[in-house]
Amino acid sequence: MSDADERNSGPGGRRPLTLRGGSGTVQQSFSRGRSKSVVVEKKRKRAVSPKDAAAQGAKTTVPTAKQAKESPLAAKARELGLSEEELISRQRAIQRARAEAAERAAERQKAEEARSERAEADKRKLEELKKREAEEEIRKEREAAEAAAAAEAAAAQAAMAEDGDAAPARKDPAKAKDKDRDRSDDAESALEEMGGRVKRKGAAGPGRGTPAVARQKGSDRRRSGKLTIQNVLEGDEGRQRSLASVRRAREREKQRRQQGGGEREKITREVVLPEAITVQDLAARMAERAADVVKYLMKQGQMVRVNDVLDQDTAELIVSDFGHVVKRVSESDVETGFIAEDDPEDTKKPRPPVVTVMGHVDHGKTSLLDALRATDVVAGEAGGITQHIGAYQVNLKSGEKITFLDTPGHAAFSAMRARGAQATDIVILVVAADDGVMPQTVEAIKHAKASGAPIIVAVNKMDKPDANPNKVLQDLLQHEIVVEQMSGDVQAIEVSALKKTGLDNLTEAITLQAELLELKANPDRPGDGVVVESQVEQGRGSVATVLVKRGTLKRGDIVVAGAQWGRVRALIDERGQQLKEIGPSQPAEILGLDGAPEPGELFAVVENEARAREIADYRQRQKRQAATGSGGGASLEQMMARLQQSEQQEIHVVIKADVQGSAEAIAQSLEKLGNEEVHARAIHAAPGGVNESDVMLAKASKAPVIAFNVRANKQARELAEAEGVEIRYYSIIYNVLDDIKAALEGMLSPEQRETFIGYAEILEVFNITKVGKVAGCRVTEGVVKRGSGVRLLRDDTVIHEGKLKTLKRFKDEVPEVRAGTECGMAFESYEDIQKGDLIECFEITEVERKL
Ligand SMILES: Nc1nc2c(ncn2[C@@H]2O[C@H](COP(=O)(O)OP(=O)(O)OP(=O)(O)O)[C@@H](O)[C@H]2O)c(=O)[nH]1
Repeated sequence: MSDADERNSGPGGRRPLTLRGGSGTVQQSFSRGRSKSVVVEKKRKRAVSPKDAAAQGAKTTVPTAKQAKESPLAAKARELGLSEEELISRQRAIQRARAEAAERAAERQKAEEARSERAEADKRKLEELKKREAEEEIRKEREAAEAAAAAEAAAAQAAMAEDGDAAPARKDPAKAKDKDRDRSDDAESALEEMGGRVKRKGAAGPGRGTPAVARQKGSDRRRSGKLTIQNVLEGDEGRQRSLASVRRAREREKQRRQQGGGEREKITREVVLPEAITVQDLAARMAERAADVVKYLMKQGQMVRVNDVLDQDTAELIVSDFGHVVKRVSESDVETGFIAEDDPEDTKKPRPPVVTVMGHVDHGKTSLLDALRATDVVAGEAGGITQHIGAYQVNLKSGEKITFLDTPGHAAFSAMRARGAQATDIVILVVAADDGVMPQTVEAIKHAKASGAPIIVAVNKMDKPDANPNKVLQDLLQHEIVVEQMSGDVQAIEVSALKKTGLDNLTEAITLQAELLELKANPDRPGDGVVVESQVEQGRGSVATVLVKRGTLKRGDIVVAGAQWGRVRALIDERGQQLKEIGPSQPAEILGLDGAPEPGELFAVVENEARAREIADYRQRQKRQAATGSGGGASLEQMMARLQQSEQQEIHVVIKADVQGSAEAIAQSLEKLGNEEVHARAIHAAPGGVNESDVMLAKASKAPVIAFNVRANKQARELAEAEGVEIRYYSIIYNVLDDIKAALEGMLSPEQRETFIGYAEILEVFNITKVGKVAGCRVTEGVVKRGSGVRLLRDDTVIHEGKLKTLKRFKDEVPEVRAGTECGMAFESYEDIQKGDLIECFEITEVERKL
């Protein structure tokens, strides 16, 4: 303090103290922001010290009494640059602070004393405790010794007297453990008695007791409760377990409890097993640790990782060995309930009929469909350009509706039927009045009859002068189509698609037929139906035209269509109008699927994305399996076995085309290319550009990618380059077929053709040492060549076929011997030759085969 003052007073005498600057901020004794008061304290000291007062008195006796009374304070105030009142209040504050500090110090002192007393008491108690424990220990040892002795006596093994000593010694470790536990328990209770905090969780070790000891030892330390190395070392000698040892003990106890508890509370679960499951998934389903499953399999000699897939049998074994119950499910179970059961009759409401137009080429199917489209009474109002989406609905004047499937030709019809989609209710058979029943008309009749859909005959081109409807009806009789005019039940309507006549009669006939069929569906349920057409369009993604058969399909619904799924982003009709929902028999384009489903595949609304993904994944797997023709089992062994079994060789190709139709057409044509030895198979045929997944599929199947009127995107191109997958671009279907055909021909094993070159007769047989039997022959016909194939004929029967070892003229090896010349011949590893045998000589030539 004085130092500070001296520093404050400059060399040139005392400067008045100011509040600014560091002069008064002596913080050692009055910390926490009371620095200013320290400056003032010095002045106050001077003022109150008797010595100073005397000096001051001596100095100030000269002035008046009033001055003398005022001067000390006033002078100081002046010196400090403060008013007298300020100085007084400051001095008071200082006094107060001092008093408080003194009080706090006293309190601290008291607290310290109390603490040390407590620590002392703790120590005493612990010592008592120790003493008790020591006694207990001695007692136990004594007891153990007695017990051992008793046991010995009972066994009457006096000779083994040393065992009596050894017994307690043997028991020691166990006992020591018990002792430790007892000791720690005792310590805990004692501490609790003392109001100490004892954590009961796990095995409480003596380490918990140390804080008490530490407190007693380091009474001057504020953090004496903390366990330090020193504390532990200096602490109670009898309880020197390290923190780590306590932790270990606790961990052991925890494990013991877990294991014991686990066994006791073993819950048997019903584990659902699909056809294939990963180790991790299996462990999760059993609520076991994956590591345990891996360990189990290791013991069985199988090295697996958690992500490895197990088959159902292996998984079942594991599940039962782990004590759970197996419930096998087939993968196809995911599809259960995908297409819901039939609705109760009372929920169904009438729905418009779905009509397909079929007939011979150029009989006017397209023209008729266009003409019917034009009859729509609301089409004009709505405006918009109609687009081909594969299906459209016509609103009749009567208010009724008819849905037409705009995919003329029975190929599309049968393709749909082949996929189990009976979308058509009524078939319109178009027959040109001037042409009559033609081969494709007959085919169409067969398809229609097979589907069970009633037929309505539309006798078209009635405007033509040479139209002869009666002939048409007569011809139809031969194919068991008996029209109403001939007392049958099939309606026949005369129309002209060109002149648009008879169309009303036709639509009327359709509605009449529909009424007879009593077409009904429940509109108040999630929608399902059939995919009519699909393709991937630039900028729109995959677009599928669907026809709802039951329920209502809304925008935002999650649908699964074939192996594709997605949330319906938009519903668009053929006039390009956005719809919010579509009901039974209503077609619309849907956007939002993750791929193009195949025409004829069923679609349905599912409750959530997870379910949609599950079904779609399953179906994609199925497709892939069907495409690769494997019944599962991808191991090398199984593959080799398959290869050995099958003599047929296959070329796999991945086909991507601009539209589904082309993809299918190429795929079908390819399949027709092969023969019994080689053939080609499209493992994937879909519309859309070539993407990475196509390349990967091609890579996996060692197949080239055929890109028909489509291109590969950049990533796919790069991947194909990196993986060595060939992408072939085509725009003419015949070129695709030619190339594949050439490749197949290349795979055909060349034909081996045999050409006879000569005969030789054996005149004599010589037995030559080291060489064996040699035939002395004369070439009777053609030429005999070394290295060519030979047959040995005896009485016109082939008794051996092989090669010549030697061909000699006198003593020289010669390449060939001509007719009329004698020579020596020996067979390769064949000796049974006789005089009079004939040797036939031939050459094999390989000829490339064609398909
Ligand atoms: N005169 C006359 N010609 C018609 C009529 N209907 C269609 N045509 C003509 O017949 C030809 C074939 O008609 P499309 O509608 O293309 O026949 P299609 O059955 O769809 O033919 P494909 O699609 O090749 O199977 C066209 O030139 C039409 O103009 C009709 O009612 N009267």
